[in-house]
Amino acid sequence: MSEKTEVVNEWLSRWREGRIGFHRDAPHPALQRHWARLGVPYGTKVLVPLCGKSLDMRWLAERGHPVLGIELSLEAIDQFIAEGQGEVSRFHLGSFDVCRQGSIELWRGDFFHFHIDQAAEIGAFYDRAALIALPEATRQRYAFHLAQLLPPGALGLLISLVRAPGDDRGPPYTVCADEVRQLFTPNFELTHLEDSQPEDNGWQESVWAMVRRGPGV
Ligand SMILES: C[S@@+](CC[C@H](N)C(=O)[O-])C[C@H]1O[C@@H](n2cnc3c(N)ncnc32)[C@H](O)[C@@H]1O
Repeated sequence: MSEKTEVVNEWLSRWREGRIGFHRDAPHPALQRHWARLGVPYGTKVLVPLCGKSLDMRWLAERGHPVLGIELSLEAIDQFIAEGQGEVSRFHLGSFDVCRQGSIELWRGDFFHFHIDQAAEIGAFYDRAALIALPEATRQRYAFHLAQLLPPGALGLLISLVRAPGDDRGPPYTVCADEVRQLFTPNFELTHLEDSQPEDNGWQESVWAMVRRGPGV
């Protein structure tokens, strides 16, 4: 079995077995604290890579943002839909099964297979526990792929994580400030917004505002 298939299978079995300690029962406080200051215009569609069944997507939708989440696990998507309200439509686009409820679309498939042509209306992004879910070797690819999907001027919020020194298992992986800068600076302007108080286990989140660079930006 290839390493990639193993990683995919591990995520799918985490969802099947309910090993989803990363899931929060409420919108992330840093999203609530910082989203408004980014100035993302009302109605701008927000890309949420590796979205799980995050309630952050509902929070964004409630603030007038159509949301496009991308997630490997059908279990995650079905749970999100079951916990929501409203009619559901399902269709197929490229290699993705898409499920739409209200202004939220969940695309089931591999983020790295999501193509620029499918990203036409996206104008912002939100990454909580996406970058840090990926092993080091894949993070460069993630940063590059994300940049390809966003138009110049697109705004985004990134929440990264540093684990206690010596605690380097993952996921989630430690992605320190230097690595965030090294990964994203080629294509984004970055502003470090805050570091959270370290949790009891020594984990500490860092929050970044980002703007996709490009002509005229
Ligand atoms: C750590 S969880 C974070 C989920 C969500 N962002 C949250 O805050 O709850 C990472 C998620 O990414 C999904 N995932 C991992 N690799 C992926 C990929 N290549 N494409 C799409 N989803 C992926 C996993 O199934 C898992 O639900």
